[in-house]
Amino acid sequence: MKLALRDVTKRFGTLVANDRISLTVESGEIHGLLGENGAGKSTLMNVLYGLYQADEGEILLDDKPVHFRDPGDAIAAGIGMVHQHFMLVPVFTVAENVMLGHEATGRFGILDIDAARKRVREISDRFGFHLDPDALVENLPVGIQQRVEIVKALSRDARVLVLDEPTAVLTPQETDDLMQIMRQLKESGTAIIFITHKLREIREAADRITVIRRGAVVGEPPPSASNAELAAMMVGRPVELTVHKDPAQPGPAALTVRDLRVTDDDGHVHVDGVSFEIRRGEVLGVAGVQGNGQTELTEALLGLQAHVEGSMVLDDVELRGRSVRRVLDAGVGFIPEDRQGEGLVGEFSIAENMMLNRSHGKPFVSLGTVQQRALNAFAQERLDQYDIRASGIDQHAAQLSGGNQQKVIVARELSRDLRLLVAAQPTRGVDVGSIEFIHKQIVATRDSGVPVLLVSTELDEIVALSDRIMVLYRGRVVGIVPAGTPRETLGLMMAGEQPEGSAA
Ligand SMILES: Nc1ncnc2c1ncn2[C@@H]1O[C@H](COP(=O)(O)OP(=O)(O)OP(=O)(O)O)[C@@H](O)[C@H]1O
Repeated sequence: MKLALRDVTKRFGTLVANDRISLTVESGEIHGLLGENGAGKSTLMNVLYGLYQADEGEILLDDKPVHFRDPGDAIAAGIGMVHQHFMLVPVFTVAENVMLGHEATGRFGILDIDAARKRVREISDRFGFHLDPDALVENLPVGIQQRVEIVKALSRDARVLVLDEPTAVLTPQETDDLMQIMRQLKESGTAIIFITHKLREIREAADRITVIRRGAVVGEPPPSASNAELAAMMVGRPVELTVHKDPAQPGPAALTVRDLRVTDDDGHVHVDGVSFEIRRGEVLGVAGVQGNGQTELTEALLGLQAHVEGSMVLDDVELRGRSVRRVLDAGVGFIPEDRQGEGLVGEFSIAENMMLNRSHGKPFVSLGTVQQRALNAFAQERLDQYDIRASGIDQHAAQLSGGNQQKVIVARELSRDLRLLVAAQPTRGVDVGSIEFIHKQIVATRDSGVPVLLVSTELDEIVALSDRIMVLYRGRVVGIVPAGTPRETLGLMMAGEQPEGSAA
């Protein structure tokens, strides 16, 4: 099977999101799609999947033009899509989720649960997915949920599989597993379109690469191209891939956390006796495999967790027991890992989102009225500075590409007067050019004397930005080690091994 997109153009009002894009992918091939935030990758895939109608251009399957009115048509023609935000129903089992939607496509393959179970087992065995058809989706780790999405697509005989930033939410181990799965799918004849911002992954997996910038194809580099070459082609200028920073000049301790314990409603302990301090002008990186208490730790600091014991003192102010509002008012900046849930209001404009998290909307609200001019000027400045690709400051946040949404949050939080910055996965889904910029801003925040708690599952990011590194494992501190600690040591610590001579 051969899929060709030919001269596809898609406009949103005056914005040309896809400008005569052509791309082909054949059976047994992985085609990497690279492009900066807002370049038009997801839009193109949504056209392919029948979610959007192209304004011009055509889609050809085995050289025959096809027309997809909706995803049902695309699925029936053998196109499968794994979205970054999974479309699974958490309270259903794996088999129930795989069955769901089959009725909509008019196929009669799996309309009873036993057939669905059987199909899950078949596909799972064939590709070594180790999926239990009867497991509840909500109990599965993210990497396994993604496999359910892949099985769902394969169960509908997908021959072209689109993976839109599949590794953004995966641990390094899960990423390796996914790469392996992609290779097996490729060998079995599936055609794969693979979108990622991680250049290493593209170079490792892709047989061919297409780079798009501002909606148009700018090149088809070979997978042997270097990271620097790919980055420059994506962004249109050379990109510094390493962070330059001076050694920290830490001041006195600003945040002191003692014996922090966080439990959920069911009594499970997620953070178990964690103690640390962060000095002014210092970045404390929190390393660990996702799910070892990092999320709960940051949420506890922000007042987003209900059952918290211990103390968290910021500049003599106890944060425990404070509402989120009062924590923000105390000068805590927060870049949450869940940007859509906690970072933005989708129906608000970019400018309105820029006003959030400020104490009484200051300085953009006075006497209960929004100072629209000042707000607009501020939002426009941030748009330019952070290179946020949008039609303007009035565009709704929900209409922004994922990476640009992330940039709005980072721009807003780093523009407030901060006494502490809590940054969780600050560059998730962000392109290499913007990572360079955000990293510089985090270092500048540190250098202005603000303590920074940086949580990231990207060890590269932790190593690049941190002055000290705290490793969490099963909710406990394995050790707090200096920057420059070898990665192998960090890796062992992330698996729970105590380093020699570490001090908390
Ligand atoms: N429904 C929509 N209405 C208006 N504009 C939209 C809509 N969907 C996308 N856009 C715009 O189209 C452009 C391309 O967005 P798209 O999501 O395709 O980018 P992307 O390459 O996938 O970016 P990222 O790497 O950040 O995910 C962006 O400027 C975005 O704001």
